[in-house]
Amino acid sequence: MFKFSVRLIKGLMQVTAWLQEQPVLTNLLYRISGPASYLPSRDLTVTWPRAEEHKDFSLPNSSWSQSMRNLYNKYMELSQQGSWIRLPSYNATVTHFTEQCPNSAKPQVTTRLFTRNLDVEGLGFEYVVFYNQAEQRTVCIFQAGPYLEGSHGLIHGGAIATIIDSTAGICAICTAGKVMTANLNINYRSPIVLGSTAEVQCRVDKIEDRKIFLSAEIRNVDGQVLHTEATILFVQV
Ligand SMILES: CCCCCCCCCCCCCC(=O)SCCNC(=O)CCNC(=O)[C@H](O)C(C)(C)COP(=O)(O)OP(=O)(O)OC[C@H]1O[C@@H](n2cnc3c(N)ncnc32)[C@H](O)[C@@H]1OP(=O)(O)O
Repeated sequence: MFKFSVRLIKGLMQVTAWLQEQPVLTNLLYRISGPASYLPSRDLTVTWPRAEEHKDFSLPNSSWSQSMRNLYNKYMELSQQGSWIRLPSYNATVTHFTEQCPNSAKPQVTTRLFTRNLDVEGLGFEYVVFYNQAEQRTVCIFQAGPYLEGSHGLIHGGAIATIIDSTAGICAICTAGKVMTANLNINYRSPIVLGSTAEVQCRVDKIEDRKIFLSAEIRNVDGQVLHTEATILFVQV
């Protein structure tokens, strides 16, 4: 009798766990009683690998296509003439701002910058940003890996929004210091194929008190195809 009861309880627990994973039921539960009962009861285990604080992720790696390298070389040549500078890119946001700090003042880095959160090269965002101070412009050379898929074989619109927000954010930070995105307005004009190289061009249009207005475009490597247009508002904080 005791064994039977134990088996019955175990069985019921398994059925409950299985039911919780069924989309129809979770959807129904969510509608009836809100998110708490919709969430799975099992705890999620999160590990926190330390960020690689000093690796510059904007340097070429073996996943970069030839067209990515060609664009990179073009802007590196322009950098040598003095108009553009290549910005280093770390996988923790805080590292960008504590590079010059003595080690004792550095916080322990356990978080990751969203665009640099994968440990394998080429799967997610591969990019490098150049800044032109005189013209208040940034250019981001961007290759989208297979983990950024939205529609089949194409980049997800959210990934496109992310790379625009980042390119514009860096432009606004370099121009005006600490800022937050207040508004991001995007027109998706033509899809971007996974694995292709694209160029994000961003410029400051005007600054009014604490507000920095920027516009951005994403085009293919030869500039003939317009993929995306955006306007972005950052507010100094
Ligand atoms: C070298 C570089 C290194 C880079 C490191 C890697 C980083 C990568 C970069 C990644 C980058 C990623 C970055 C991210 O992802 S940032 C993450 C996403 N953004 C947020 O979470 C921001 C949330 N919002 C806020 O915190 C506040 O609302 C902010 C700070 C934006 C303004 O609140 P605050 O209390 O401070 O200001 P205020 O309300 O007095 O308004 C001030 C003025 O602004 C106007 N206004 C405000 N909102 C809007 C709006 N939506 N449309 C139009 N206008 C708006 C407002 O009318 C007023 O204008 P006026 O009446 O004075 O004329």
